[in-house]
Amino acid sequence: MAAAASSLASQFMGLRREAPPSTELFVQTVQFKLRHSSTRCPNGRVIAMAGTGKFFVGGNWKCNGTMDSVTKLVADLNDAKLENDVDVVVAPPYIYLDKVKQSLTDLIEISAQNSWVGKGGAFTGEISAEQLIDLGCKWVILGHSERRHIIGEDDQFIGKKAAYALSQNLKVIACIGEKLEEREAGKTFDVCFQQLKAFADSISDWTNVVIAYEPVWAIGTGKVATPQQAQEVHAAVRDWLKKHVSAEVASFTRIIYGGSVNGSNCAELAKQEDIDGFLVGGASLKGPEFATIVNSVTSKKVAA
Ligand SMILES: O=C(CO)COP(=O)(O)O
Repeated sequence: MAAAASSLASQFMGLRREAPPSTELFVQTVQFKLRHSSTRCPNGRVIAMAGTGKFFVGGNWKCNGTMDSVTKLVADLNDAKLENDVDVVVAPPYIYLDKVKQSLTDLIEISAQNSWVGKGGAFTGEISAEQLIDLGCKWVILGHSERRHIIGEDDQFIGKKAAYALSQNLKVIACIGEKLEEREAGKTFDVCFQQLKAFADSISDWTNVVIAYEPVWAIGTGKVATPQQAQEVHAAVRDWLKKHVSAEVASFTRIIYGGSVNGSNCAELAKQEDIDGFLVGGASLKGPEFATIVNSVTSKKVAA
C-alpha cells in the first residue's frame, strides 16, 4: 500500500527520492506537493488551482521610499537570484507604482497597498481598481491592520473593496490579524474568523485571493510570532475555510504570514505546514534580505 502510494506520488508529482520515505515523511511530502503545485488528484478533484499553488512572498513597502531608494531597491531586486517556483509581488507606494512597473523584472508582480471601494470618480485622494489595472498592477493589499486601526476601515468596507477589486480582475491579498490585547484575552480566533467572514461574505470566487495572517502585535515590532503560534492560526484559518467556504478553497488558498519576518526567522516559519509564504514589511526594503525570504521556500521543500 505504502509502495503503491509512493509510486503514485512519483508518477503524479515528479517526486525524486533515493530511499523509500517513512510514512510520516511521505505524508508530509504529499501534503506539501499537493498544496504547492497545480495538480489534480487521481479522482479528478482539483487540489490547487492552476498557477495559484506556489509559495507566495509579498513585499509591502508601506509609506517608505524616495526616487533614489526605490531605484536602488529595484536594481537590487533585478540582480537578486530568486527561486523560480515562488510568486513574488512588491507593493510600492502609489506614486512609485509606474516607475517600479517600468523598471522591475517581469518575474516580480506589482501590488497596490489599497484601492477604492468602487468605480472611480469624485473621490478625492483615492485610486480605483480600474486605474491600477490600467497601470499593469496585478494585486492589491486589502484589510491591512494599519488601514483597519489607524485609518479606521471596518470589516464590511474592506469586504466590499475586495469584491470590487476582484470584479475588476485585481487579485487580492486579504489581511487579517488580532491585536495584542485580543490575543491576551484569548480572542485570536474570534477576531480572525470575524475578519475572514467579512471577506468570505463578499467573495464568491477565491481563485485570486491570498490570505495574509498578520498579528498586529508582530507588525513592525521585531516580535515575530513563533512558528507554532503562526501555524496554529494558519491551520485554524484553513479549517474555517473548509467549514464555511469549501474543502477545495481551503486546499488551494494560500495563507501567508506577516509580522517581523526577516532573513533570519523566515526559514523556520516556512517549514510550517500551513504557512504558504510571507507578507514582509521592513525587510522587504532591503533587496538581498527580501531575496533570502523569497528563497526560504527551499526550507519548506526540505521540511517536506
Ligand atoms: O505589515 C507587514 C506587512 O504587511 C509586516 O511588517 P513588518 O515586516 O515590518 O513587521
